[in-house]
Amino acid sequence: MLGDISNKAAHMLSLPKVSDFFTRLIQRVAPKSYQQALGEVYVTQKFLENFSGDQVRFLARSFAVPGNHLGQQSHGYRWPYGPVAIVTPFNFPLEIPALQLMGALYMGNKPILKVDSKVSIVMEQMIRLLHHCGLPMEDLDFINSDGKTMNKLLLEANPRMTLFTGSSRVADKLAVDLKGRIKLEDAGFDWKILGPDVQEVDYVAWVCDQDAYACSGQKCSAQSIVFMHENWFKSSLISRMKDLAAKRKLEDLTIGPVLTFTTEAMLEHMNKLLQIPGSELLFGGKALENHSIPPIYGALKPTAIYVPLEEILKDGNYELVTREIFGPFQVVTDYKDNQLPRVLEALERMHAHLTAAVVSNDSLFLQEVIGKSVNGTTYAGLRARTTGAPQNHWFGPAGDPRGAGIGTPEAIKLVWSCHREIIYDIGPLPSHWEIPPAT
Ligand SMILES: NC(=O)c1ccc[n+]([C@@H]2O[C@H](COP(=O)([O-])OP(=O)(O)OC[C@H]3O[C@@H](n4cnc5c(N)ncnc54)[C@H](O)[C@@H]3O)[C@@H](O)[C@H]2O)c1
Repeated sequence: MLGDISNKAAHMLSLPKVSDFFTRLIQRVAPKSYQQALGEVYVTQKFLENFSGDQVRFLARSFAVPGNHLGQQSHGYRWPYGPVAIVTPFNFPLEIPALQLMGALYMGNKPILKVDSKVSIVMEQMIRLLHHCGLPMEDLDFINSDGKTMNKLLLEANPRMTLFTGSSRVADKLAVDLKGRIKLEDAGFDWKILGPDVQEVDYVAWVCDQDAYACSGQKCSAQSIVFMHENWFKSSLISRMKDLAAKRKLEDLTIGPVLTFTTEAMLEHMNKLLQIPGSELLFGGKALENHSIPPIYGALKPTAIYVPLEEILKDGNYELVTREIFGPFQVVTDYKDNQLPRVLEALERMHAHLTAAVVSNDSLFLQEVIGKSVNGTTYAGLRARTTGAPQNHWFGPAGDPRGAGIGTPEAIKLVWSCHREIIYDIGPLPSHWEIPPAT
């Protein structure tokens, strides 16, 4: 049934009229460009295509292992949790809740879904579409509430598993409140390392710009810090990044409102960074002008701050420099060949290991960095990026037993089912069996 529903829903989302409707609806509540909003609709459509037909059934594929004697065999199953909850943030109003919701259903659970109330109209419409495609009304619950109310609901309803996507602050609170029955997709302070081999400067500058500033930096996978090998630092990369950032404009929302930081808070953070010896403003650092964005939101030009590597690593500075600013803001630093261990030390000390990019085609360099880091979604190679969570690869943190994933069969199985083993042992007993001595 869910394969059929996914098939129909994917087809509907492929109709230009429907995909345009959802794209515009996303834009009404989450400040991003048409292209970025369309990306969410596209990923959701492809995901539904992937789980059409019998693919839902195959997700729950079991296995059998022969036992010790005739009639004995163990069967390993992916088993549902039953009543589960999904809590999702404002920045991806369609993609995150739709993919997690379908994953929960595919594995046989009954989910209650709560999307950030600023943007929940998008999922409300998507659920209507799923009902239209045949999803029974009673298969999921949908609630609109603030975080506090949801917290209370979770404590009272006691779901067997909760998938939380959002800030680390709330994630850590819920992990305690729910006694660990939770999986998390939380904050990202995502890094990019540019290796010694400088090539395709225009392309790498463009990827840096998209990674740091698309959706005004409000992606959990946004590039928060770039470590540039001195060869890149001496190239024209930064000036090209500056040129690209300057092309972003409010009219088409290639830069726009920041929902969880005020302009003042971002400028204050910037000024604190600028007090670190040797740091400097590379570009941006000013409020957007000529707009009507209410002051409870942020409006900042795409900003990059240089901070020297040795300063980043100092105890007094490290936490400040690696704080996730959910806006168009990044830190840039440089390193020499002999400082690579110091760069790796900086990565190791980060608490959220979500996405990462190692931009190099030098295999030995890639191996060194990948072997000594842990981020769950790591792109490696000249075209590496930090953002981009298509349905065709795993997206999620690593190095944390609570870490969840989204998108792929592995993610769905890990998050939405547990392992159960049934050992069939039906006999017969060997003929002439006698009670042996006690052991
Ligand atoms: N790892 C990922 O896949 C991923 C994806 C998107 C966003 N994020 C992270 O999300 C953050 C931005 O989103 P946000 O500001 O909406 O996050 P948030 O933590 O403030 O809110 C996330 C959701 O939790 C709800 N909530 C808040 N307090 C709650 C509580 N006590 N109990 C239950 N629910 C509660 C909110 O209403 C919202 O629906 C960033 O840190 C970003 O990195 C992570």
